[in-house]
Amino acid sequence: MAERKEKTFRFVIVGGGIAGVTCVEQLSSQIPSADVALITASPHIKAVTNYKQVSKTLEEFDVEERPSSVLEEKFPNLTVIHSAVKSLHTQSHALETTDGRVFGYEKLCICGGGRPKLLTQDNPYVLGIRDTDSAQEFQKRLSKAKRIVVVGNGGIALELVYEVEGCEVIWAVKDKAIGNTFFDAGAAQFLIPSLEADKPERASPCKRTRYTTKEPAPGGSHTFTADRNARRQGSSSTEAGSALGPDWHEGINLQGSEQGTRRVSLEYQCEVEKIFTSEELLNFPQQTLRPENVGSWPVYIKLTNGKTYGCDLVVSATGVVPNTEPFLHGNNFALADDGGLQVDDHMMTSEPDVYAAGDVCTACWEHSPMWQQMRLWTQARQMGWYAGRCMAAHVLSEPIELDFCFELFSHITKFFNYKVVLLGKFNGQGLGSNHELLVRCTKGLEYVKVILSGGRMVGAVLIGETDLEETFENLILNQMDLTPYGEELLNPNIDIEDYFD
Ligand SMILES: Cc1cc2nc3c(=O)[nH]c(=O)nc-3n(C[C@H](O)[C@H](O)[C@H](O)COP(=O)(O)OP(=O)(O)OC[C@H]3O[C@@H](n4cnc5c(N)ncnc54)[C@H](O)[C@@H]3O)c2cc1C
Ligand SMILES: NC(=O)c1ccc[n+]([C@@H]2O[C@H](COP(=O)([O-])OP(=O)(O)OC[C@H]3O[C@@H](n4cnc5c(N)ncnc54)[C@H](O)[C@@H]3O)[C@@H](O)[C@H]2O)c1
Repeated sequence: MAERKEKTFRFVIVGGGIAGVTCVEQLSSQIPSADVALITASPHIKAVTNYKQVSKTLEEFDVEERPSSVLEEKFPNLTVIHSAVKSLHTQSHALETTDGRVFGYEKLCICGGGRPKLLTQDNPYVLGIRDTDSAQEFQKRLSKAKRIVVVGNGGIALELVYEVEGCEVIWAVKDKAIGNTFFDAGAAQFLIPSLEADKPERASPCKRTRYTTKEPAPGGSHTFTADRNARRQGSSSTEAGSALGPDWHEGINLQGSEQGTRRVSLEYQCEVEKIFTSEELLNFPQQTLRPENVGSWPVYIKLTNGKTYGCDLVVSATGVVPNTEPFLHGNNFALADDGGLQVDDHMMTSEPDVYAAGDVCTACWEHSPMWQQMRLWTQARQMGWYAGRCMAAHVLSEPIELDFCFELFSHITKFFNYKVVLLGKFNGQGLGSNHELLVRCTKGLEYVKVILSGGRMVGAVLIGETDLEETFENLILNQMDLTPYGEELLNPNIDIEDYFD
């Protein structure tokens, strides 16, 4: 392998997603003379644009898919190799690509991302959404669909059930409330009415005339119905590549085959027992189908609550698994329980000179008490940036400390058209019973939850335009004893910013 090397680069980064590209940018700016190679399976790269540091740890940015030539023009010492890595030989510091070429490296950063953890791998009616290709395939199949089943209760499911129009959606969640990866049952209750409410107007026309709500069906189900008279028009992008991200659905027309109706039925506390075809259904005459399910659906899904639904498509929005396979054979990487490459506080894996960043890795250093890893854009960017700095510091023999961004977990996003800010241990993660909650909620306007431990703020969920994020971030970072303020902390008549100035 070593003697077949076409070229040896000082730095090689694998993956043209947000982690890989940020790592390349960081390295190329810090050591402009260094030979850097970016090996990526996707034809386009992801670029961070309009980056804005909102507060000490909160950040917002857009992400664009761009041709890799943009990056090469900016950094003359960068070579982009469009091929997938087939194997890695850490002993000889060499990588082989699927087109048979071998490249050497002095330092390597693996930023291969993740892939959907599908309910089943071999059923053509079960789809995951990860990149532009899979989103387009979903859009195509949805356009002919009358009913889909969405399984999962995280980011993708939350976005889909809100965005899909003109198609009945059955939403099966394992939990007692929606959105369990991002918030608690109280926040879920705050958001639920949005499923039955008017979606605000977008740049493209989307008019709704009338909405009706049905009461929850027995057996833990809830149905939300909406009628509308116009469909949203959208454009579709074309290239396949890395993970999608914020607002991915805005450029895509998520419209089913029935233009006038929208209905989301929630099935709580259930998992998938079995997925089968109409032919297989015939072999199960004992199968009890609700009347609306009888007919010729291409696929049927049986849930653990005993209900079986026929549908056109099942969306498996059940999380991601790190893309580690091509890198493992013959090497000795330590893997975390979630399958990610373990990295230390310098983003180094257990193999010498190999770093990793983004969805492919698992942060295994001793975390700050207010930080946890979630596979998100922001963390992919932060890890890629920090990995680049560590790689540069190591070759320059300079010291480097864990970056401040890993001090406090923070995430800004949007669900059901509400701004959502998550800070610290926003769900009381790892705190057991050793915490108390303060909640303020104004229906349709805002939901504010604060997590206190020993009288100090350790986390917060802010939904709506609360304007509290910076103050709460400071209170979490400075660990001020808030006991004297009691419930006044969330008194809407007190300008909390002035209070703590
Ligand atoms: C539908 C969807 C919506 C999302 N929405 C949000 C959101 O609103 N907010 C948020 O913070 N996060 C969101 N995320 C998560 C976010 O997109 C990811 O956490 C982030 O993009 C991960 O970046 P990454 O660079 O680690 O991996 P990826 O973006 O997956 O990039 C991996 C790169 O590695 C390349 N690659 C893989 N294997 C190889 C190989 N063997 N050889 C060469 N190249 C290889 C791929 O082609 C790709 O370029 C969303 C994810 C999805 C799927
Ligand atoms: N706005 C955002 O921040 C946003 C939006 C979309 C996606 N994302 C990110 O993209 C990635 C993929 O999104 P996702 O929604 O697939 O993952 P996720 O990790 O957010 O959620 C996965 C969900 O699937 C459930 N689940 C897992 N296995 C299951 C099973 N067998 N049966 C039923 N439910 C099961 C989990 O309980 C969880 O609710 C995640 O890293 C997510 O954080 C973020």
